[in-house]
Amino acid sequence: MKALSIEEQPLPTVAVKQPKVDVVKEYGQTKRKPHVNFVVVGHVDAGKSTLMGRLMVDIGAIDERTINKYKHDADKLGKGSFAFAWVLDQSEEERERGVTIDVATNYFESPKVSFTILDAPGHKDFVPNMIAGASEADFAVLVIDSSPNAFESGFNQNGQTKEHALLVRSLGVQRIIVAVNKLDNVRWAEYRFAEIKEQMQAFLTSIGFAESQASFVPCSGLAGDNIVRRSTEEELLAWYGDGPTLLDELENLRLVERDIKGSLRVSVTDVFKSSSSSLVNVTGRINSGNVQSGETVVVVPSMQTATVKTIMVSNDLRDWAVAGDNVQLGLSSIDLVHLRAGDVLCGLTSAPVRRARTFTARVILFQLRVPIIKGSNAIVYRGRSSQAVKITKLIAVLDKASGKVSKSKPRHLVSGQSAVVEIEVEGKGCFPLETFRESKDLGRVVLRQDGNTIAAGIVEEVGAVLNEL
Ligand SMILES: Nc1nc2c(ncn2[C@@H]2O[C@H](COP(=O)(O)OP(=O)(O)OP(=O)(O)O)[C@@H](O)[C@H]2O)c(=O)[nH]1
Repeated sequence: MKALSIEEQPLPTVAVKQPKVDVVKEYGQTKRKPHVNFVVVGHVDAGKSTLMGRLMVDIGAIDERTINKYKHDADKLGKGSFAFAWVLDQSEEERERGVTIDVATNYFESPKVSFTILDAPGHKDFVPNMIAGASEADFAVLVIDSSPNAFESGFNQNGQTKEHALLVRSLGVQRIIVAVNKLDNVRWAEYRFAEIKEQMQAFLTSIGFAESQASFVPCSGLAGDNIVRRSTEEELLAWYGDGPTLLDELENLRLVERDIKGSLRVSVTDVFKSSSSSLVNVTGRINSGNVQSGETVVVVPSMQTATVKTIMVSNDLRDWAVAGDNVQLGLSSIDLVHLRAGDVLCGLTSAPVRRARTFTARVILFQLRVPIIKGSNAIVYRGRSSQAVKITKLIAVLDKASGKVSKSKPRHLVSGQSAVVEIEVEGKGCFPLETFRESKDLGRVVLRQDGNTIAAGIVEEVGAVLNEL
């Protein structure tokens, strides 16, 4: 039988026997460590990969032998200083080019918390990957190169420091740790740390990070000072004393409350078939609700159902998992073609996430080359899904301070404005979307045009959805 296209798929009305573990109760009785995801952002070459590689090594998530092998391989290629970055930059292409391409995920635990690092690339072309990483993050580590002129070139108009900070804030990240890195290059000078902190703090406050939600750590990823191990450098100790290390700051975060009783939503980050079984594997993050093995889920937008056969959380096989967990689910009764990164898996006990064709969003406009007018084209990103769209209505310009309408139906929108716009997906496309009120994870979007990020914001209304058309 010919498979139905997405447009033809009806909503599922399958009557299935669902398993009945009381996951919420069981979760309450376990003593699992809280789990958080964080994204690592910053200008190209700020030292993101080196810093995170160092963190993983010093915390013991990677053994000495592995890092010695990386050092040896890196030395052979004449790139000795890249050894720590190689812990994260795994693909051959990344190693040869010395840059990070995809979002690398790495897992480690401290005595109090377990973490997943999303290491986002700093190059301009790779912003979509960064968006994907940031949309799964609970908080961000912004890495800054404090070497002479390096902070300034990352902070200016063409640098990525501001764009990344603005993006992560727009994607809902409320807490940021600024790693003032490579301070070994300026002999741990207090004035350098202070001037970077002052400028960054002012900028972060202006884009909506509360002062109490931003912290600053003077460090060197390469030398390993103030990452896990407290620095012993005299010049630094003289003014920083036993101030917190990066790991101290990571552990001190107030954890994000997750709705483990709500409707099941799993944002799919990757899909693959394993050679050893007939299951289709998906990796992703549970945004809300919980899932247990034996349960039937529905894939949006293909609206195909599948049975959850296996659940892996941090390499352990589990009977269930809850919101906040990064999972690998082994699915049966579904073909690989009905799943892709960016999809959302939902439960059958409540309505699935909608398949949006149009929506209105409240956005902040970034640096625009040309004003936005009715009919402007763009690409919208939500997590890992992206769609070609048209901006069909300019509804209002908002006053940035009060959020009130300062002008209705403007003829065009310019850089820096805050506005409400209506957006329509091009062609016959649709994508899983919720309003921000319904889901902080699935209700945030980023708009790009010709490789530049032009706007980011929150979804206010989901208009036409596929089944209503
Ligand atoms: N002096 C000094 N050099 C560093 C430090 N951290 C990184 N570096 C060097 O800076 C260069 C870039 O480091 P990476 O870790 O690859 O930077 P990145 O931000 O991950 O780079 P992209 O992923 O390409 O954006 C390498 O030569 C590192 O050895 C540091 O703390 N001190």
